[in-house]
Amino acid sequence: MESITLTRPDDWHLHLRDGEALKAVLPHTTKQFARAIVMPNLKPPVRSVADAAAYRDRILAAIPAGQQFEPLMTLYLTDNTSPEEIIAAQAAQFVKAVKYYPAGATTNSDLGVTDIGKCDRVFEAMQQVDMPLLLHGEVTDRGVDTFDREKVFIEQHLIPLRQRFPKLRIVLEHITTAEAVAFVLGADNVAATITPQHLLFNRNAIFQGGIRPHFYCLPILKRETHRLALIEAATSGNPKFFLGTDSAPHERGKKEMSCGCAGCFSALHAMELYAAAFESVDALDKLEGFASFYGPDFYRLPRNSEQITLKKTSWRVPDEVPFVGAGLVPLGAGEEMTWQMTG
Ligand SMILES: NC(=O)N[C@@H](CC(=O)O)C(=O)O
Ligand SMILES: [Zn+2]
Ligand SMILES: [Zn+2]
Repeated sequence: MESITLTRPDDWHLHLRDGEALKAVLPHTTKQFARAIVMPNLKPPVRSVADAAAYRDRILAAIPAGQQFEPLMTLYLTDNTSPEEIIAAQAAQFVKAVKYYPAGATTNSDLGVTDIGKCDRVFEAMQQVDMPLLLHGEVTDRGVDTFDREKVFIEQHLIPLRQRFPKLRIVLEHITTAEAVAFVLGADNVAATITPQHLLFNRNAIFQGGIRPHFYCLPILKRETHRLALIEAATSGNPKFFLGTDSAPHERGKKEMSCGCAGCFSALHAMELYAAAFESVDALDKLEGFASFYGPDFYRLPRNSEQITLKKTSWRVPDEVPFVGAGLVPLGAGEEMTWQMTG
């Protein structure tokens, strides 16, 4: 195949940051995607409808001239989030989901939830108004191996949560394991996003010839069997699995240090990366459902009507793109890509 044309996709898990960083990364996303679910883990986090309205205005102001883009906002759940805030969020229309971070699990999660049992009144309200819950699904216990944190979260927290709130719509974000795939397949009202890095790389990528911080994200890359389970899920045509890049920009200096930040930046070439992953198992015909249909269907939003085209062209991922401070290293910097989005 020399080119593929798809309904314009959306990104159902994206970090846009704020201020100068927002201005630097947003144009990459607006080139590829019509909409994105915007993560609320700013400093301080987006905790209220008022915070989300203000952040949304800053995003809208940063959209490049001539581009169409709709930010879909989320609220950051804390121990103190009230059911009233959920009702207000539902009424506000532009808030599409509530995000659960276990306190300390990932970037800017310090104000996340310390005990999931504390949130039942909020989950009750969410179930009632049909507001989706987005999960960073990892436990934070020091005693649990980093590579097992998603699996243990499913066993200890997600299965009981599902039983307490069977109608609550849940997205298990950035899934990384065969166990997560199996859970999602077996649970009603649960979907999952899958990132390009978890489809393309296994954990060897972090250690190839030395330590490679630009492959470090959370949940961490897993072994090859898990990558294969994710590829199978993403390319299965099952609407429970859809695109969420988790593009998470951190300036080079904050990645390349003794205690570097977690996150891969993929907004630059997200669709090219997904096309490579789908092509690797001869499943390009399944890309449109994953990238453009199942996300809006889950969120009960209309599918996009415009189209994009990817052409078979060889190009090299730049070593760096402009950002705040010392620039930003894209996922797979320096590597050759075989697809390119042309419009
Ligand atoms: N995925 C990451 O490794 N990092 C994300 C946070 C997150 O999605 O967990 C970030 O905001 O940097
Ligand atoms: Zn996360
Ligand atoms: Zn994320």
